[in-house]
Order: sequence, then C-alpha cells, then structure tokens
Amino acid sequence: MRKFKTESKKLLDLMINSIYTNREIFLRELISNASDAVDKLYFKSLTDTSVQLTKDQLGIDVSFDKDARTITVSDNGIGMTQEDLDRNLGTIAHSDSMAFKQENAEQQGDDVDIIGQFGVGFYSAFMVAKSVRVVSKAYGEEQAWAWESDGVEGYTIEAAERETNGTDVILTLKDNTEEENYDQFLSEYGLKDLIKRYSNYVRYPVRMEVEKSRQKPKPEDAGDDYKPEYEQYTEVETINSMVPIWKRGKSDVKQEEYNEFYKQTFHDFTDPAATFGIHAEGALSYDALLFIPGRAPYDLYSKDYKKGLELYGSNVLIMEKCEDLLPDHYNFVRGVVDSQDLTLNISRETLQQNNQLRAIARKVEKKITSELKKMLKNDRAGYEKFFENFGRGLEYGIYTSYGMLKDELAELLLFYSAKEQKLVTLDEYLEAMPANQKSIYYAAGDSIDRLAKLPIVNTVLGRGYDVLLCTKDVDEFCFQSMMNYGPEPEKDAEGKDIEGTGPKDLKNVASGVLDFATEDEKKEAEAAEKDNEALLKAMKEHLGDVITKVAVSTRLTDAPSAVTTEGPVSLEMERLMSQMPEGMGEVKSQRVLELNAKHPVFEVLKGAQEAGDADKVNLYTDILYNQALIVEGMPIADPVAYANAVTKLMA
Ligand SMILES: Nc1ncnc2c1ncn2[C@@H]1O[C@H](COP(=O)(O)OP(=O)(O)OP(=O)(O)O)[C@@H](O)[C@H]1O
Repeated sequence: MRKFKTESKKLLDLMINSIYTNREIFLRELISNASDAVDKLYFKSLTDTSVQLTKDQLGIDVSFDKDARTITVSDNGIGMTQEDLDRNLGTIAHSDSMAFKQENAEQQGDDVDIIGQFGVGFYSAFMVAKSVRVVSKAYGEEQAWAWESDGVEGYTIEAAERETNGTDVILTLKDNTEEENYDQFLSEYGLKDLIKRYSNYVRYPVRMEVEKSRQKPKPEDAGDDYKPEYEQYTEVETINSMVPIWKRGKSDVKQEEYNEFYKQTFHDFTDPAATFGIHAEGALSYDALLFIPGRAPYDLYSKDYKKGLELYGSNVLIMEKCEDLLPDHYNFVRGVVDSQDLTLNISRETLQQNNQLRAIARKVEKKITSELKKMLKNDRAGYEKFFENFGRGLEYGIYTSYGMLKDELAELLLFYSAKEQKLVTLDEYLEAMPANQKSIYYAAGDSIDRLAKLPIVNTVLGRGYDVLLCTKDVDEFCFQSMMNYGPEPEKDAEGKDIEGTGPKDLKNVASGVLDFATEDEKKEAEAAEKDNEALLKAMKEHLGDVITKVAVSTRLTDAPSAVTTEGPVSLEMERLMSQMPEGMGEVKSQRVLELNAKHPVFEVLKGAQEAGDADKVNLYTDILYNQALIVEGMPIADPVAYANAVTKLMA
C-alpha cells in the first residue's frame, strides 16, 4: 500500500471528521473533474489531428447500484496513467489552498461551508464513501489502472480492465448512521436533484438511466372495455441543461424563459419586476444575471433573511448565497454571477479572491442603481410598485451609512406629495418649487390622512409650498442623515456661490424654526411674546418639564395651538423610538407649545391672565396642549384629566 502524503492526510481528516453538513457536494466535485477531463481531451483534439473525435461523443454518465451501495461517475475524457493516478490522487497539489482551508476551519468552527465554497475536488468523495475505486485508461494508452482507497492511510494501484479511454469513479457509500442517511444518494431522484442543482450548467451532457412509464400499444383485437396498460422501461436521459441562461445572448432568450428561470431558481411564484445582466470581459471576466423580485419576500425585514447572489465558477455552483456580492440596501436583488476566472483563484489565493469579488460587487451595485433609475424614468407604475416593496431598504441604506449613500440612492426615493396627492421624487419636488421657497418641507406621522389634516401642514400649503407626507418609520431618520438635497450651488463670475442655489435643507414642518415667516410676521410674534410674557410664563410653569417653552407661533393660521419640537428629535421620532426595545424608548423630544396669537382663544387667555384667574389659565393650557397632541397623533399623559377639563368648560 502507498501512503498518502501528510498534507493530504490532514485534509482528509478535516473533511471526513468535521461535522460537515453539506456532504452532497461530492457529486458536483466528481462531475467537475470528469468535465475537466473531457475538456482536456477535446482541446487535444483541436490541436492534435491524430485525435479523432467530435464534441457530441463526449459526456459523463452517472449510475447507481442500490444493492452494492455504489455510485459511479464515468467519463470518456483524457484518463489517467498509473503515474497520474499516483500523483493526482495521492496528494493535493495546492498546499497553500489547503493551509487556508485548515486555518479557516479552525477559526470558524466546523459547520462553515469551507469545503462547499471552495471545492476540494476528488477527496470530497470520502465524505460519503467508505471506499473509492478509480478505474482509468489514459488516452492513447493500452493499459488501464485501478486506484483504490478507504481514505484513511493510503491507497493501492493495480492493473485493471477498461475498454476505452476515460475514468470511472466508483464510490461505495458509508453505512447509514443516526445522523446521516447515505441511502438518500442511492436513488434516481436524489442523484437527479443533485445534478440539476449543482451541475446544471456543466458544458457536457451528464447522463443517467431513468425509469419511465409508457402506455402499451392497444391490441388490434381489443374490445370496447379495453383499459390502457402501462409498462416500465428505462432510458438514458441528459439531466443537465448545459448552456446557462446567462451565457446566452439577450436577444436569444425570451422574457418568459428568464421568468421561468427566476421562479424555479429562487422559489418565487411571481414574475420578476426587472431582469438585467452584466457581461464583463478582460482581466476579470464574468457574467451576471440579476432580478428585482416582483414582491417582497415575507421575511425581508426579519433577522433570518439572507441576502446574496448565486456564485458560479466554471459552470458549477460554488455558493448559493454569496453575501459579499450585494450591498445591504440592495439585499432584495436575486441572481447569478458566473466567472471563469474566479474559481482558479478561489482555491488558491483568498486575498485576491476577495479583491475580485469586491470588483464584481461594485459593478453589480452600479448596475442595479442604473437599472432602477431607468425603471423610474421609463416605467413609473412599475417603479412605484417596486418602491412600495423595497423602498424602505434604500432609505435604510442612506440612514445606516450616515448619509454617505445619499448621492447614489436619494434620487431613487419617492414620497407622497400633499399638494400633488401622489408620489413624487425629490427632484420633482425641487422642480415644482416656487422661486422663494428655501427648504424641502415634510411632515412625519403614521398616516397620510392624519398628516394631510395637520394645521401646520395646511399653513405651509397655504403659502404655496408643497409638503412631503412621510409615513415610513425610516423616512425621518433618512432625511436627518441626508440633511439636504439638490444640485451643488451655482457659481458667479468670481467663483462664489450664488445665493438661493445649491442643496435645500430638509425640514420637518413641526420642528425647529421655520424659515418662511416674513420679517413682519417674526416681529409681530416677538412683540406678542413680549406683551404676554407673564401669560406664557404662567402656562410654562403649569405644564412643567413636559415642555421646554411656550411661544407665540409664526406657523399657525387657523388652529389655536400646536406642539412642535426643538432639537434633533421630532414628535414622530419620539413616538417611533418609544416602540423600540432597549433604551431607545428613553429618547424624548424637546416640546414647544406654540400659540396662535391671532386666534380668539388667545384673547380669552389674555383676559383670564389679566383678571388674575389662574385656574382658568391652567385649565385652558391643559386643553390646548393636549388637543394639540391628539391632533399630532401623540398619546396624552392623562386622558381622564383631559376629559374632565373639557367637561368643566362645558358645564
Ligand atoms: N475524472 C478524471 N479524469 C482525469 N483526471 C482526473 C479525474 N478526476 C481527477 N483527476 C485528476 O486528479 C487531479 C486532482 O483532482 P482534484 O479534484 O482533487 O483537484 P482539482 O480538480 O485539480 O482541483 P479543484 O477540484 O480543487 O478545483 C485533477 O487535477 C486531475 O488531474
């Protein structure tokens, strides 16, 4: 017996003894090797005229024997000589990739899909087989050889019989254990499934004998009561589809075919909303086929949702969900990336592999962005549907990147316009803005209806300015991290910014100081505050710490009062954070009770203050404060006290 080289032994140990969940990839590895061997012979035939063969003679056969518990993968490729068998199957050529695999296994624990991700080829057979026999005859040789091993210490090589060139890899499966049922691989269904899943796009036919049933011909003398009879028969079928859909020219593939591929591959029952691809050639060649789903998966916003694209190398599936290929804000995109260049490097040089993946990921991200822009421009209804499904993720992307993704994503956002009563982009908002408008205004709350009725919103609308009504939880957080939106300022002849040009601030109409009050209005409000200092002070004292101040408003027209905020936290943000777990509920807004000095109620307040009727001032203060909160959709601290106050007023 010949002994395995030390490093091979280590890898064998790692593979066989790790609690490795993805044993089924053994078939993919053997079929890949068979395909490589067939490739080698085919290429030889292109340059060596003595090799007579045509491409359609080449292929791979998979079969199984339930009683003997064997699976056989045969090819009619280049084959191996006695020396080849010894060299190729007795050691592992790339010790650096081996070192990497081991390192990772130690770092990340056993259940990491290292083997599945990088493919360790032939040795993976020992994950399911207790012994492996390889019978091979090299092209042009007379003698065939058999290599055999139980995967522990070593292997034997002896002369064998094989009629033609090629290789048979015969696995004798391990016995079933409590954890693992190896019989699952000993069935037509099981093997077909694996071939389709992992080796569907191998360039050569992967054939298997399959059982079928057909109706027997009707006998000529059959009477009227003849019942059709069926018989079982077997037929060799090609299981894989060979040419990947992403490698076919776009003009050759109907949209229905793409839809079918999408639904089958990604287990969706809805057609994709958009289909697009990338074909890159050069130092790093790859093809990508990407889909935007037609609906959001139910678990998109849950912790269990896993983003990622399928990654193929040389036509075999390397990874089902390669996370690194998609940014979080595009986590909903499904698709396939296939690169011939990647496989080589994946099993050799991890760093380089990461660089390559990063380069592909960057291109993928750019492509998705440009496709979304195209969709927004050309298919508004489709885009609105898309945004309803996935818009939240885009905004979340801007928010979690602290606004860094604003340039890429902000123009893709849609918000409900109070004026237009439909969804608009921020660019459309800017375009429709009157020349004197300084900011982009928005109101945030839980429903469009409620927001549309807010007194402050109506004041702003009354001035001819549109208000974006924001009802998604992430809207305001996204706006705050963006701060502003719009093209860069225009420059005058001296290179200075021209006033009034440049990005516009995003302003919550119920927060901070609004910038549209005229000088006169501001002066008027200031004067009213000064004249009624004692009243405002008394009201503030009565309400205590729940508010930071009572002020005369410049933003109210019809309503007597409103609760607004100072500082970064708006009422809506406070409401949202109160629903979040862990500490966020402690975040409070700094509330301001704003009074409309032109409202008749203000006169009543003034009268009560002048008459020294503190009870009345307090009663009115409570009512004005609480009703403003109700209008905003905020909870009031003591509804009973509020009801009592209103009752007292009526009685
Ligand atoms: N069916 C086969 N026909 C001819 N040669 C084979 C066959 N299977 C394996 N070999 C030879 O054995 C070598 C080792 O195979 P193995 O699958 O371990 O590694 P690999 O295919 O070179 O690399 P990897 O699978 O990690 O990309 C191959 O490079 C090839 O030369």
